Amino acid sequence: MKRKTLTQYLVEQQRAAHALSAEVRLLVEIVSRACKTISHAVSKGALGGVLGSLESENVQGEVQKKLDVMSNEVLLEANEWGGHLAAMASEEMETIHLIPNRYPKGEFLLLFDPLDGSSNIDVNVSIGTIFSVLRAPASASGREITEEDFLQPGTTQVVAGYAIYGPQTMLVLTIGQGVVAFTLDREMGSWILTSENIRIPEDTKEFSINMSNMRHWAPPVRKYIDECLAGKTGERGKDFNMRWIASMVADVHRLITRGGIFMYPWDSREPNKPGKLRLMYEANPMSMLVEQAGGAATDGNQRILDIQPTSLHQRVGVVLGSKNEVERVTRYHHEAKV
Ligand SMILES: O=P(O)(O)OC[C@H]1O[C@](O)(COP(=O)(O)O)[C@@H](O)[C@@H]1O
Ligand SMILES: [Mg+2]
Ligand SMILES: [Mg+2]
Repeated sequence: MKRKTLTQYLVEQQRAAHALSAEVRLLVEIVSRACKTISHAVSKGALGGVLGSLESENVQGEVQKKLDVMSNEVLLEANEWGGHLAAMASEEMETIHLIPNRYPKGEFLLLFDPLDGSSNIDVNVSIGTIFSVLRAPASASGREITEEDFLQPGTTQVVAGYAIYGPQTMLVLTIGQGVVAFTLDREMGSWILTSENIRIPEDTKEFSINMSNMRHWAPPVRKYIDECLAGKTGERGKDFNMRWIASMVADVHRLITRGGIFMYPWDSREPNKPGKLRLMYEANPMSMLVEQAGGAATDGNQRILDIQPTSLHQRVGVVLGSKNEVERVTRYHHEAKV
């Protein structure tokens, strides 16, 4: 089999009728190179002195792990001088990072969760990096980018992807033309295309949710999971399996590979927060990938990609994966309202 690298894939897309621009191609190459660097650091573990926590907290009040901060710096540095970026936003930074002297060339905005699944870093379980690219709005032309320029619904994303640092390091990507996956060939240092036209089965027998929060869930979520747990003799007439890795990247990668439903819904622990996961850095990129692979993604009530963000670090409930299951959960939410 002839091996195709990420660069070859991107060049092909650039030449194809739907034409990926040279600027976006360069941006994806730079981000993927940064992910390679993060992957190397992750794989060294204690030998590289990358495990453990720092004394700092991020803007969301979460204790930062060394790798959260290191990965953030790798992505910032990699993108500072290359590409056509105007600004970046990260889960780990309070406000946006402007690219100096970029105007008027900077046409794009990069968003990332530099290290997803922080609680799994020190226990050697799969973690990842999630990213997406937006176009700087035309109204920003001639002035400095502001936080408001990032507040665009997920439907406007130009690129979304993640790198997963697991038994293999992989890059899963969409440029709006379906979903493809690359595996890192460590000897060659190249991303090799290993899956094309990825499709998520519409039905599944596997759900993914943190069951320890059960007593805090809203009734529609409780109803859905109760029915799954009832198995063959219950309403659904089939047995379900459960998985919860607690790294969104790893849980989503599983359902992108073999189907499934992933949920981190609103719950009553902090009733004023719409959810735990972040719209801009986690939910939007993952929703674009899932939809591009034929799945669905809602916050329980509405399509995630249609949500108009009101703040950079906004949280959201997340229900995504196999289409028929996501539609069922969403229907239960709608029925509970009437
Ligand atoms: O520990 P919990 O509450 O089950 O939460 C797990 C979820 O939190 C996250 O780790 C949040 O992401 P970060 O590690 O980037 O903060 C998700 O990846 C995961 O799905
Ligand atoms: Mg995360
Ligand atoms: Mg993170």
